[in-house]
Amino acid sequence: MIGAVKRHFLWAALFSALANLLFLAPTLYMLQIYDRVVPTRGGTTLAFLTLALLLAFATLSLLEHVRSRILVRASIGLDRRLARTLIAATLRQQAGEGIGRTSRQPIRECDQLRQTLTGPAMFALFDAPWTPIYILVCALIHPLIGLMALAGSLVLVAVAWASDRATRQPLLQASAAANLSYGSQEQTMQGAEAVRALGMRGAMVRRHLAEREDMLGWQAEASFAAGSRMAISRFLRNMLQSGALGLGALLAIDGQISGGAIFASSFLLGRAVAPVDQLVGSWRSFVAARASHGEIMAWLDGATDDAPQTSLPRPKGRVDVERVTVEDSHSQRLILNNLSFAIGPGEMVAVIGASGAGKSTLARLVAGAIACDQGEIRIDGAERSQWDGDALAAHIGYMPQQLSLFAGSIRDNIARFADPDADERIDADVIAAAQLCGAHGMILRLPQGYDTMLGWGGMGLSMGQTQRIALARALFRDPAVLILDEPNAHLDSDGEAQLIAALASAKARGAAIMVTAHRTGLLGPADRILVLDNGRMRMSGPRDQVLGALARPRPAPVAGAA
Ligand SMILES: Nc1ncnc2c1ncn2[C@@H]1O[C@H](COP(=O)(O)OP(=O)(O)OP(=O)(O)O)[C@@H](O)[C@H]1O
Repeated sequence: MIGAVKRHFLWAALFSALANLLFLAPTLYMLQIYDRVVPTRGGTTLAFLTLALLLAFATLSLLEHVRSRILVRASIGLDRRLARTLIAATLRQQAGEGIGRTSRQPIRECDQLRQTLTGPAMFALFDAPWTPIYILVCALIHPLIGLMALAGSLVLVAVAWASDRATRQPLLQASAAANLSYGSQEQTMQGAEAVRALGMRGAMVRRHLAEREDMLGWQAEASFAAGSRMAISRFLRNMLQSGALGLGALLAIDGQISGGAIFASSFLLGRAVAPVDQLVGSWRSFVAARASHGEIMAWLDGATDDAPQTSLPRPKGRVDVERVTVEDSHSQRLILNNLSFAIGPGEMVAVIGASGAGKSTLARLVAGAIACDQGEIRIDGAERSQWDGDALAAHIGYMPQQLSLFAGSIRDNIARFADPDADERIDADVIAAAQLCGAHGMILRLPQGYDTMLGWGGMGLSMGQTQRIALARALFRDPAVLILDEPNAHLDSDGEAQLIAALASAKARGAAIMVTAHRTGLLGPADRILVLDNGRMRMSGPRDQVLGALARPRPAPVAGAA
């Protein structure tokens, strides 16, 4: 993707080359004044030389302006290419990551990389190849001055190298500490109400201060290391420039160079070492950009490819779960252990079990929110990987336990944020889904009805209202597979009755339904019940048989009807 904006960088490099040529203009001007204008008292020559210098400076400013515009364009182009891939890959990968992986923010890394690639640090890099040329010009004035420029540049490169060594580790630590600190604060902000009500404000402030302390400590260490190297670099540069004057004066006294060449050599030497000095100054951003580049590459390597897949026909609604196992990657504990069962079209399976038995994990897995570590899930006979992820998701209605509505209108939330301009049936389908689960009347009673805007995280509704909207979203466009995780958790008796009616209607049209439940009210329309215990299938069979077995004091296992 960086290759795609290569053209911009080539142009910027070309403009840098032209600009660096023009930087020779003041030197030539100075040489001409000392060696030609002053001895001959040539006023007209001076006027023409000044005019030429003016033109050179104007062109230089123009080139620098265009160069920075090109880099801004490259930055925008890079963002257009990279951001889409990264955001899509983030969402896809986090869904497929399974249990226990922390979320990372590759888009932040992308911003860091983009800013460095197109910021002032790059100008220093473009100017760096001109250092040898300026050294050569110094050597042409006098070999000793060339030698001084060469030695000075080498010492400055050594300082840059030392700066890299000294700052790399603290900068990486500072960046990790900053990610942790910002992420942790975001999490606290999401629970700000509970923090206030439970009197945890002081404790949370203490916690975030400690995290910031860690971040600031690493940043300070990096800044101290970089700062001292920068001071050494500046000192050397100043000394070199003045040293060149002194050396030039000695050579002029000896009659080896002209008076004008004294100042020209000092100026040229300054130009020769300037990019090295700038690189030392902007080393921090290079180190950060290199770390970001590594992160992004590692991240994209792990992301699955979007290879075009054969479109499969709309599923009829058969789900086969075959020997699936899900493991907590931190503790290696099995959360789901070798589960197999099937749901046919028009069949409803209820999954019950104690808290922590693995019901939600199973629902997330079947819905495609997470991936399994072993086993397979087939929809209409095709393994998940054979389906195009988004195409399959359109045929799955999933209501997670954490209801996850998003900022936007109720209509957009139910329509899963489909583009209304690209699809004119959206409104009718949204209303049909809401009517199916009895949410239509409730939505109409809201101030702006379907256009009521929800806040960040879907704020602005009661839990029961939120659950009804999430249910309508799951039912949007009659999906062939319905996975509902405790869909009655926040419903009143009226809402539960409407939910049962919606389930009956989905069954009647042939959807495969899986519902997890704590409350027995939902078990009525279930054909079969699976009982989970600590990630294993403890019992499975027709509803009444399982309920009967559970009601007996010492339940005997029921033959699996999967
Ligand atoms: N993101 C996660 N990372 C690690 N472990 C997890 C994660 N989510 C769930 N677990 C573990 O998986 C087990 C099953 O959790 P799950 O939420 O599936 O249970 P559940 O049966 O739905 O419980 P409940 O009825 O309380 O909702 C729990 O022991 C939990 O600790």
